[in-house]
Amino acid sequence: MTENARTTLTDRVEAQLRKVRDPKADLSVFEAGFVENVVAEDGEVTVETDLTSLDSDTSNQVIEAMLRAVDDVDGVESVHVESATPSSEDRESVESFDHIVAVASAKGGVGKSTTATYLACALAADNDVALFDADIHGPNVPGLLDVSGPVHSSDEGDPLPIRTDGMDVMSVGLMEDGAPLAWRGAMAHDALDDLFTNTAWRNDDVLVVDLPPGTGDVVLTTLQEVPVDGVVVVTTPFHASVSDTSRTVELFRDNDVPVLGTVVNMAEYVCDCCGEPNDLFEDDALGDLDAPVLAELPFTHELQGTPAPGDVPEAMADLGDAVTESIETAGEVAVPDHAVDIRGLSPEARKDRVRETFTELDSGDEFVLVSDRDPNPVGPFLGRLAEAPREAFDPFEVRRATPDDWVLETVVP
Ligand SMILES: Nc1ncnc2c1ncn2[C@@H]1O[C@H](COP(=O)(O)OP(=O)(O)OP(=O)(O)O)[C@@H](O)[C@H]1O
Repeated sequence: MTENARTTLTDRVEAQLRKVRDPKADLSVFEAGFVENVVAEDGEVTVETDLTSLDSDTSNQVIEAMLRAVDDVDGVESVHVESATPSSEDRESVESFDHIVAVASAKGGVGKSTTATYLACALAADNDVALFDADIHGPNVPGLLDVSGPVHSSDEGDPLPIRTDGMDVMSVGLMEDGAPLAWRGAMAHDALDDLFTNTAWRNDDVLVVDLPPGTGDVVLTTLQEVPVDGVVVVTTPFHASVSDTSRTVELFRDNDVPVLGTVVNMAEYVCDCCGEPNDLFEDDALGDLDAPVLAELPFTHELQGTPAPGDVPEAMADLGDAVTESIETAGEVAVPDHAVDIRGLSPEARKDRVRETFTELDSGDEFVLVSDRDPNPVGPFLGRLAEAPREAFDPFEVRRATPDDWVLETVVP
């Protein structure tokens, strides 16, 4: 066969393949990035694909459609679809996200996974969003989004998320088939940590994390290991749920985890027959919440469906806007005018700046320091400057205002 005839066969095969669509998005298999290469020689065609972002049913569907399309091409004697294993090189790690928002709850069953999934889909309207389901006790995200495994690994052995409408999703639930016991007991945290740290993401604007319910070790260590912008805590308006939520909010703050706000779920029920809204719980216990209410969501069948990235009911779109606004303001540290700001300075310049300001102050004056590192070690230095033991500084309060900013407030002894 001549070179020209070979090129023509490749062209004809590619033209037919272009008619095969991604069943989950209105894209050709080329636009969806499923076709890596087409080799057509002497009537034998090999289509090299990367279908790792698809669940197995969808992937089989696409392969079948490709085989049928190429089989019909004039001059094709045999056709073969091969899967290429992608590299993690063009993927991102968890540190690459601009923002990480975790969704937590004091107890199970209040709608945490529903909120996390719809929130990720709401944020996906304007951002490149990924969703990580860390709920080892009830990984519901795959069911909510109607995605399934198996999870493939890259050439480097890193787990590759499942992709749905441009959003990457990884869940302990997608891994369960292979290793159900790994998610229980002492091994759970290590296994979760591995998955969290090694997943090779394609998205890099916002990562939404669905945490396990409660404030156990897995929750706290996960929140401390990655620079989360903050946690959204989901509650129902029932007084016991609200008081558990208040304690959870307090615990997060005590552990330097910023709280963006709360979502009050199942706040009311709108009657299907008359359209009348009814409160589901009689007590108005929200006054006990020491955190802004980002959204009050109704109990509605609409929120029991399968959300699509970028296309959510209005109440969830509003929640997405409230979370975006909260992330932006959480990044701003409220610094009093007289504070010493040593962020971004060299170690020597940091010391000089602290010394200059501190030695100007008198006993009883307030000293406020803003730093991009934990300022606790500054204590002994201040002690030397004040010629007083560190214990003489009362109060000596350090808080992590954002993942990258700490504020120290103390008084000169
Ligand atoms: N606002 C709502 N309207 C209607 N149904 C809801 C709403 N929120 C949650 N649900 C339903 O309540 C059930 C529990 O929700 P979900 O799984 O999100 O809770 P959860 O807090 O994540 O629970 P767990 O921690 O046990 O996994 C689901 O069947 C969900 O569809």
